[in-house]
Amino acid sequence: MNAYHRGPVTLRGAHVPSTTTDQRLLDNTGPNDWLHTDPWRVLRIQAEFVEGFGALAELGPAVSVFGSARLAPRHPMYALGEEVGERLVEAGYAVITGGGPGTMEAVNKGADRKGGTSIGLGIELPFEQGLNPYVHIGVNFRYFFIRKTMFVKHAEGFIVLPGGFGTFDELFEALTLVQTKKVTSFPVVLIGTEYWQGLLDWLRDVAVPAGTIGAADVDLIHVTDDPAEAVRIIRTADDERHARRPE
Ligand SMILES: C/C(=C\CNc1ncnc2c1ncn2[C@@H]1O[C@H](COP(=O)(O)O)[C@@H](O)[C@H]1O)CO
Repeated sequence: MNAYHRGPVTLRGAHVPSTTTDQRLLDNTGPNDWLHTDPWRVLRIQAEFVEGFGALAELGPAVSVFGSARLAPRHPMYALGEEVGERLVEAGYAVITGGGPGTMEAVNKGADRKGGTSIGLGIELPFEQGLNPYVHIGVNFRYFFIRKTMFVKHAEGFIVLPGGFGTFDELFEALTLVQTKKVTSFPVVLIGTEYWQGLLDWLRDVAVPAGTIGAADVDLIHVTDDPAEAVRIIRTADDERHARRPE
């Protein structure tokens, strides 16, 4: 059976296209469905990685902060988020958030107030509200998985304020990467003992005895109510990492 080669892909029989790639490229009539096919998406994905890496290439040490998109400025967690942003800048870090409203905005606002670098990695959502006004460098992503790579690539640690599904996803992504040693062991610090205690209890009392996580895995998570302590945990781990690194 004759084979048709399209780059690394070999096609035979009914899968051989009736038109050539050049023909389809040069034809300016007909449907534009090809724009929405997976191979074309790969180029968009590549482009998004290139844009993201490029925008953050000059960034110094940074900390990624996750937290609810829904908590309004009058909520006590908003003030705590502002303090997290301020203290990170005072400790010499740029802050990276999802660039949205709620506690993300609070963290960017605190960083902006202290004259630090405030990054927002936005995501295209049906109910998107755009980047908050305290973001200095903003990148809007189509794909969650590319955006997640950026949160991790430039971070010396993660701080997690109370949040919902989006925050849980980001928290567990960070923990999985640390637990599986896909990244250097960066600290993961939760802020809000009352909010997070139930989850920590469940991990210790249900997941560890069930054998689905190890007891040591729970120790990957720090929890505090004090933004200063959260930043201190990250600073200490950062200093230790640098001390171990050969000059
Ligand atoms: C829900 C509303 C706006 C959503 N806009 C977002 N913009 C940027 N990043 C977002 C947004 N929503 C979720 N995220 C990411 O997930 C985390 C927060 O999600 P949660 O479910 O609210 O915990 C956050 O860290 C972002 O990275 C308007 O109310």
